[in-house]
Amino acid sequence: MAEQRDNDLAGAAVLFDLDGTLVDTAEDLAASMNHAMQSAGLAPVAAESVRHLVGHGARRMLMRGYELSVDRTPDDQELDDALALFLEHYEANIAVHSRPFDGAVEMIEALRARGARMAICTNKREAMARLLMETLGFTKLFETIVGADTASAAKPDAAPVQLCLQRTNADRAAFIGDSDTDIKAASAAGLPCFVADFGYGPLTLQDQTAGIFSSYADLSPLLEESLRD
Ligand SMILES: O=C(O)COP(=O)(O)O
Ligand SMILES: [Mg+2]
Repeated sequence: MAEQRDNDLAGAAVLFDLDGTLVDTAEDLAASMNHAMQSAGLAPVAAESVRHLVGHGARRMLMRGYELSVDRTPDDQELDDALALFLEHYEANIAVHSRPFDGAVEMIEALRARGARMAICTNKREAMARLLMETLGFTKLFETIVGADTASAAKPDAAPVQLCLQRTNADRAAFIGDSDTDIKAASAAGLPCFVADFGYGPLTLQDQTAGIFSSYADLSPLLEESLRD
């Protein structure tokens, strides 16, 4: 009986968005973005505003940071320079404040113990996502880490989601995210999407989710229900 329960989630996969869903990264992202902006002589952007700029990769985040700070769109050269400064700083300071949201690791360990496989599906560059997971000691919990530059396209395209499904060898799966980008990517790949209300958003497609959750303790039973075959 215990053995059956041990493996009742074999063949199931759970795909996690990273920033704003699994790990609260906003403060470290803001510090590195502001390092890049201040190096260019620009006013910093408040960390609280940076939360809402995350989810489409570092280049988009920096472009929107510029727009907030100087009210104009940077040209390609400015953006390339800012991106290089951002990446250098972020690589050296990737987990100064970044920590997993409460209960996330406990839920993942419990699901793994029952045979489910975990994947990261993020719009961070794969190398940065790997570095963050490695620094936090989480790499061993995940079968695969798929970034914005891993598959043929980034979320909201279905391609990174499908690659996670392939790599986890899943026959059923659910996506856990924090934004419309995640909801669109999951839905394009035919997966139910559960969305954290404590993430970075934007979140306007609530009606297209399998559920909105406020804590991992609340998500657990909903997720198990959806993964049961
Ligand atoms: O925009 C990013 O850098 C990544 O964001 P995501 O992990 O929420 O996809
Ligand atoms: Mg996110």
